[in-house]
Amino acid sequence: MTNSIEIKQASKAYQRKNQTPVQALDKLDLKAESGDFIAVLGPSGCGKSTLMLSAGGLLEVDSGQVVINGQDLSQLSSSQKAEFRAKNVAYVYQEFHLIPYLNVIDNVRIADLALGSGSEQKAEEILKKFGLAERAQHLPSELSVGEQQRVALSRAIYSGAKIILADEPTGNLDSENAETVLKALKDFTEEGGIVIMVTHDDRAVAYAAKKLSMSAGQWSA
Ligand SMILES: Nc1ncnc2c1ncn2[C@@H]1O[C@H](COP(=O)(O)OP(=O)(O)OP(=O)(O)O)[C@@H](O)[C@H]1O
Repeated sequence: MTNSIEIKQASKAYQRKNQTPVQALDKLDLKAESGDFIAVLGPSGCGKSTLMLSAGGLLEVDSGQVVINGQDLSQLSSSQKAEFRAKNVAYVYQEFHLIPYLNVIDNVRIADLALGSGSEQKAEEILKKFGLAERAQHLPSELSVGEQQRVALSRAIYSGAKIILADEPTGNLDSENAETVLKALKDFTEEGGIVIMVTHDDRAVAYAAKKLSMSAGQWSA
């Protein structure tokens, strides 16, 4: 199955008290399909985080559409959207967002844990691929920064989502760990996934096949 995400003419403004609204997205279009590895670049405040949150349906756009694998997110109720997002989109952040009191393997299969379902074996296989087999029972606080990001990536891959939205995924990593994470993201796209990555990191930009620059909520040259 091919995967796709399409953002059509998306606009989003933030209204601050007694101030003129900030237009974070201004009729922005973006189209990505299986195999695409896209880096989104741009100065602080240009709307990159707003784009990522909107792309995953965590934030509603004021106008325009976000269509993932043919599904217009605005047509879903909030619970349907949460379910759809869990199946189709995974986030990887600069700060990892691991749950501190769960061990590594439970962090990886967190989405299934509450349901009492999921496969420990599948989680173990992914951890092994990232060189974390020996760390499965450790808490995040017992891991290095690079290992924590590999756990976050394992969680994204375990989820089965074919779209990864990554926000500065290498921001805290040394070159060896950055390389591991970027290679894994590239492999993910080569296996039919889509990666949209916000980054200021030249190492990460070099990995992306497509680079898009943003300025004031729009694409710039
Ligand atoms: N909740 C909010 N309320 C008001 N204004 C906001 C809110 N979130 C973001 N903004 C404003 O919208 C604009 C775009 O913000 P956004 O976080 O998307 O930019 P960014 O490119 O991700 O920035 P950075 O690189 O610094 O993270 C900025 O001017 C920001 O101040």
